[in-house]
Amino acid sequence: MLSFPFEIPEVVQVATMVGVFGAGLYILGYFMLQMGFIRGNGTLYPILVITAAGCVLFSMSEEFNLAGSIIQLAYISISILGLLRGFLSRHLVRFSDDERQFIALHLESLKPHQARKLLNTATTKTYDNGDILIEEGKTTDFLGFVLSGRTTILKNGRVINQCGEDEILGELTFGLGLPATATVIATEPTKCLVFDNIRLTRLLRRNRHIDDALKAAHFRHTRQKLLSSNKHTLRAQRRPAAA
Ligand SMILES: Nc1ncnc2c1ncn2[C@@H]1O[C@@H]2COP(=O)(O)O[C@H]2[C@H]1O
Repeated sequence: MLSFPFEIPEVVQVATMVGVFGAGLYILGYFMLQMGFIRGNGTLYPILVITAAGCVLFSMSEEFNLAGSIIQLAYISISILGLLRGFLSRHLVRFSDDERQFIALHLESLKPHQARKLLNTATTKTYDNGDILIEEGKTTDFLGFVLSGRTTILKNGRVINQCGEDEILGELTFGLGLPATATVIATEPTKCLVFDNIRLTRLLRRNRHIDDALKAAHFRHTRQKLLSSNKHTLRAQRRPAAA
C-alpha cells in the first residue's frame, strides 16, 4: 500500500485513482475501436492498451491480484508485439522499380505495407507483338498495369483506342464476372504487372482499405480512358474528311 505524508481518504488513494484512470482508458479505447474511430492494427489502440494496462497493474500494488496482473502483463506484451509488427511491416517493405511505377501513379493513398500486400498478388509478364491479352465478349480474369509497350483496343474488330505505359487493362469488368468490353492486343513487345485474380479477390475481400484504393484508382483511370477514347473517336472521324 502506498503511504503519504498527509491524510487522504482511502477511496482517493493514488493507486486507486491511477487504476480508475486505466479502466477509463480501456473503456475509451474499446469504445473508439467499436465505433470505428481507431483501427485495431494502428498505433493508437495498442498505446492506449499499454497505458491502461500499466495503470491497472500499478493500482494492483495496493492489493495484489495474480490473475489480474497476468492479464495486464499479457495485454502489454501483445500490444508491444503488435506495435513492433506494424513498425517492421511499415519500414522494411521493399518495392521493385516496376512496382514503384504502379504505386506512384495509382496507389498513393495506400501505406507501403498495404501496397506490398496488393503487389504480392501480381507478377511481371511480357507479351509479344500480336499476343491477345483480353478477348472481347469472353469472361476475363486479366487485370494488368502496362509497364512498357503498346496495346490496341478493338471493339467488333475496329480499333477504338490504344493503351500504353502506365495504363490499366481489364478494370472495367474486374470482379464482376461480365464479358470483356473489348479485345486487347499487344502491338509492341509489352510488359505488364498482371494480378492473380484469385489471390487478389481474396485479399480485397479481407481488406476494405485496399479494395477502396484499387476501386478509386480504377475509377480515376476509367475517366482518363474515356477522355482519350473521345479524342481517338474524333481523330478517326476527321481522317476520312481530311483525305
Ligand atoms: N475505349 C477504351 N479505351 C481504352 N481502353 C478500353 C476501352 N474500352 C475498353 N478498354 C479496355 O479493354 C478492356 C477489356 O476488358 P475489360 O472490359 O475488363 O476492361 C477493358 C478496358 O481495360
